[in-house]
Amino acid sequence: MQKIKLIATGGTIAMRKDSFGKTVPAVTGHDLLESIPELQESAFWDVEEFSNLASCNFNPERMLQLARRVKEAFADPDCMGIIITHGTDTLEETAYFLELTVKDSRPVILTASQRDASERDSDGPRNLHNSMRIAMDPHAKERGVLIALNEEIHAARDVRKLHTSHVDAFSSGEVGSLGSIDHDEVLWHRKPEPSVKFDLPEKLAKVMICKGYTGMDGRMLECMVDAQVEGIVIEAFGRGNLPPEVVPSIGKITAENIPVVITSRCLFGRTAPVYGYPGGGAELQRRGALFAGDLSTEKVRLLLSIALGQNVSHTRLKEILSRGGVK
Ligand SMILES: NC(=O)C[C@H](N)C(=O)O
Repeated sequence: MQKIKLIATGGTIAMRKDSFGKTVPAVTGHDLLESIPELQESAFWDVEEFSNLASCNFNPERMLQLARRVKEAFADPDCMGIIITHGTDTLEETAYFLELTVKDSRPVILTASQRDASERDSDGPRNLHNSMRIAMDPHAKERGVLIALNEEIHAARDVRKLHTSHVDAFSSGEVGSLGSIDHDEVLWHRKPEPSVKFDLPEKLAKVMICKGYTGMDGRMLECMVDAQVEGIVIEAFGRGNLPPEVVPSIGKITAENIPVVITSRCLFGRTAPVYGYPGGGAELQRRGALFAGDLSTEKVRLLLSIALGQNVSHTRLKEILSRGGVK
């Protein structure tokens, strides 16, 4: 029998309703497996109870611990693949952290559910079962870190949670999913662009996010500098534009060698310094801001946190971001 590692971290997939009808952590990784006899019969499972937390508790340090556990699990040549159960709220962040730091070609699959384990039609068991099918599929290798929910397989770089409660909450937007599950068959549509890879960091840099809004000025950014920030991601408008009042602060901050990276509050499309009016992307670029293509704000923040923690040069960082983190 093939060996699969299951790392349980928590999320709604591991929750039940309490006596007040509120959803709280209650189910272990072992419980999850035991609830689906077909899983136990199909593979040899090595289960690790990493945590039982809602995913709002995940931070980059915890993601790093998880990345270390993944590396250790892959030291076992018999391990076919790793399935990680996780909350959906921040799943795309943990998946992308692993995407940037796991170098093994074997599949790492993150799965979750939108309906807790006390719901009669919870999506958890099906998502876990599908993840096992992916882990056992010989074609799952070399596709980066995968997200499996709602019969779909997504790439860590591209996926976003778009709906707060529906089971089809995740989407890869314009580029689409990597594959799907049809009954017990795994169907692959494409291979993802490979991501830039980093060694497991010893240190993570403090990177903060600021969202652009009408009437904004630079005070929030300057507060971040006072809080010893090492990098800032600004989720700007459209192609990467901001109110002109923000521009002087961007110049001041980049002059202190603190990278400022522009992303977009639009869900799809790339940022680019195409507008030359005050506050336009071209002016932000002249003041030293970098652009990160179509990579989401949260993912740029993680990439920056890892890269700056390893003293990646400004030139290299600019190059990595200009390719949206693609190798
Ligand atoms: N569906 C979920 O898993 C959401 C939950 N609040 C979490 O992220 O932990």
